[in-house]
Amino acid sequence: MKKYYPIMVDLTGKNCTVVGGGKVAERKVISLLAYGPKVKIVSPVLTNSLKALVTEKQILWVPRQYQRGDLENSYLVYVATNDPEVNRLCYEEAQQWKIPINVVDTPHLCDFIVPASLQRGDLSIMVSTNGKSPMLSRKIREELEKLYGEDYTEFVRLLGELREKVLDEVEDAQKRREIFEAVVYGDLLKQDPIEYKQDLREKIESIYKSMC
Ligand SMILES: C[C@@]1(CC(=O)O)c2cc3[nH]c(cc4nc(cc5[nH]c(cc(n2)[C@H]1CCC(=O)O)[C@@](C)(CC(=O)O)[C@@H]5CCC(=O)O)C(CC(=O)O)=C4CCC(=O)O)c(CCC(=O)O)c3CC(=O)O
Ligand SMILES: NC(=O)C1=CN([C@@H]2O[C@H](COP(=O)(O)OP(=O)(O)OC[C@H]3O[C@@H](n4cnc5c(N)ncnc54)[C@H](O)[C@@H]3O)[C@@H](O)[C@H]2O)C=CC1
Repeated sequence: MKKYYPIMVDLTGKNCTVVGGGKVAERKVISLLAYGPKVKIVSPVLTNSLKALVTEKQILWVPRQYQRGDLENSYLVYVATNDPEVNRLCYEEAQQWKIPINVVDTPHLCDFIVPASLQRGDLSIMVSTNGKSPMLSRKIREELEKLYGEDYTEFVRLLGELREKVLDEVEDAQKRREIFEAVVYGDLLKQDPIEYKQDLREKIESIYKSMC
């Protein structure tokens, strides 16, 4: 059984190629677009949503069947056709160029898989079952969405600000650790949501000041 190493990749401006233009390709393209790559899609037919993205110039469309060479210069490749032979040919080409590839319905032809994920600003939470049950990944992601609400966006932003300040102002590494611990483990979000919104920053600052 393969084991996948969890990693976060910067796709900004990188060429990502998607072969196939159905529902699954659509889901993959939409999740890719949130991360700023250049997306090229090779498929004779596209879903309406994918067509709209082409019209808006968010993705580039090569309106024909896959041909050898289509994957050249790609940073990542997704293959989501309904034709196993095309999937195999794409995998061969990706191997030749040493490009990581994900063939959506063929786990043994995947160099990478994509976890279910949720974003709260700079906080990312991912779930994977190593391909055993994408549906379970989805369910756990939904549960985590309830546990880690939108309030975490602001909390993580403020923690980022605090960290810069503390790294700048506090020389002692042990002291820095104690400050971060007090704020992160302080359950500051467990209080009434309306109230904390008004003074989350103040609460963090007062913990910091009380420790200096
Ligand atoms: C290996 C992996 C490769 C990859 O795609 O990266 C893979 C493979 C396959 N998925 C299949 C089916 C479904 N996939 C989903 C949903 C998601 N699938 C995703 C990831 C992954 N899917 C990777 C492993 C993730 C892990 O480790 O857990 C998510 C997390 C992310 C995303 O796709 O963006 C996204 C949830 C996003 C969210 O909601 O948060 C649903 C449910 C639904 O539609 O909501 C179904 C139908 C129910 C079911 O079958 O379980 C099939 C069978 C196809 C067939 O029946 O022919 C295969 C192929 C196989 O397993 O053989
Ligand atoms: N990994 C996952 O999460 C899931 C994977 N699947 C699998 O993914 C595959 C795709 O699913 P759907 O998008 O629903 O299929 P679909 O039938 O809607 O789309 C297939 C697409 O591939 C294109 N295509 C066919 N031959 C091609 C070629 N030679 N070159 C380029 N494009 C070509 C078609 O024009 C069409 O746009 C299926 O095999 C399905 O079993 C299905 C559900 C979930």
